[in-house]
Amino acid sequence: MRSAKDFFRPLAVGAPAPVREVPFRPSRMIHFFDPGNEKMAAKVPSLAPQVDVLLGNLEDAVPADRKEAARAGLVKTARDVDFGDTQLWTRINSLDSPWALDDLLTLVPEIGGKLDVVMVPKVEGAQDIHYVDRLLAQLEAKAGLTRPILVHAILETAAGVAAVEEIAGASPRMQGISLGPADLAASRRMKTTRVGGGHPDYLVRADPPASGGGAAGDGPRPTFQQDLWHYTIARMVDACAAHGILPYYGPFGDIQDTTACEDQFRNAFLLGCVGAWSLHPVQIGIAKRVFSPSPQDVAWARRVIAAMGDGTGAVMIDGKMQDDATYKQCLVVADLADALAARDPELAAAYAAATAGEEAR
Ligand SMILES: CC(=O)SCCNC(=O)CCNC(=O)[C@H](O)C(C)(C)COP(=O)(O)OP(=O)(O)OC[C@H]1O[C@@H](n2cnc3c(N)ncnc32)[C@H](O)[C@@H]1OP(=O)(O)O
Ligand SMILES: CC(=O)C(=O)O
Ligand SMILES: [Mg+2]
Repeated sequence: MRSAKDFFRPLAVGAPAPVREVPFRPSRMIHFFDPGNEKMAAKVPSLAPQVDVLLGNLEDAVPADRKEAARAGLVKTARDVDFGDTQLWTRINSLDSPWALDDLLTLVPEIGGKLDVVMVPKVEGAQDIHYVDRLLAQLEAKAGLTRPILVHAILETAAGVAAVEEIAGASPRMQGISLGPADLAASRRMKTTRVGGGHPDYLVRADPPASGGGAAGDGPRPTFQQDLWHYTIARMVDACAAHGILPYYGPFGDIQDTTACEDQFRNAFLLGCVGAWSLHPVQIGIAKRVFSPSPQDVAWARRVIAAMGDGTGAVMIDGKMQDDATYKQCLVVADLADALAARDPELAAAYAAATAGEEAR
């Protein structure tokens, strides 16, 4: 393990200085596209202003015989498209594949100046991040880059979940972690065949109604579906928050079930995630809606902050006690709203209108 004194030292002579804090840039949706798929790549210029992050995917979902085409397509897209404020990320192939090394050896010199984040799949421990960290530093130095490329890990192996805290803190490059429910299910030998979301058989059942003598009767016993992902998401959120990096829910594979997608995204948002992946254009609007706090919540948060003055003590607002802790929760909501409003004029107007309404009450 590196000494704390060396943690922020560049890992190659001439590499850019690592960031001391992960910059918070809105990333409500990480929109996946296959850069080797001409139809999808053609949509990137019109998608760029609609999404917070565009991700050129090189790993799973790209056929083995199209890996090189996808890599070349990403280089072309990065060069040709004006992304404005939208971030450009890539998901490289997994480190045990024959393509990962060439992915980095090609992308950093060719388009390193345009790449914000490299997503690394199937991360099993800090050693995987250390490998990518050193390699990126060498390549950045060689390419003369002045800004470090950040790293995002996918949590999709049982070993990775067991090591999530050390992964989150493995390098100052760590930007965030996404849940990868499909590979994680396989790695854990879960008996599911879906990409994220719930399962109707994962449930609890109410006790049997008591019969007259107190023994169990025969009446109906309602069941309640449980969340398969609660434990992992909560653990990932804690690891990320403890290390000052950002947690994300990953993909929701049932593209047509927009209702369940929205529910899954909202649970992740409430638990602390800042965004999710969009695999299809229909999921972009869902993520934008879910990962932006509602105007009502923002107006309320701003009201509490105003009433709390320096943030200490206790006050009553509409019958609810507010104190230092609720003040901090409200700051989370209000700060997020400010960051999103700076990028999204429609949202800024909705927040301003709701806040004016709350103040007029
Ligand atoms: C477990 C994991 O690793 S998840 C991450 C890996 N998976 C992915 O990245 C999948 C990305 N998404 C996709 O490949 C596609 O959306 C699919 C295969 C799921 C569905 O694709 P299609 O069957 O073409 O969907 P559909 O017909 O509804 O598409 C409508 C249009 O949107 C386009 N489109 C679909 N997905 C995307 C996308 N992610 N980005 C941009 N455009 C897209 C299609 O090309 C099509 O264009 P057209 O109207 O010009 O023909
Ligand atoms: C996200 C991902 O790669 C997975 O679920 O396997
Ligand atoms: Mg995966």
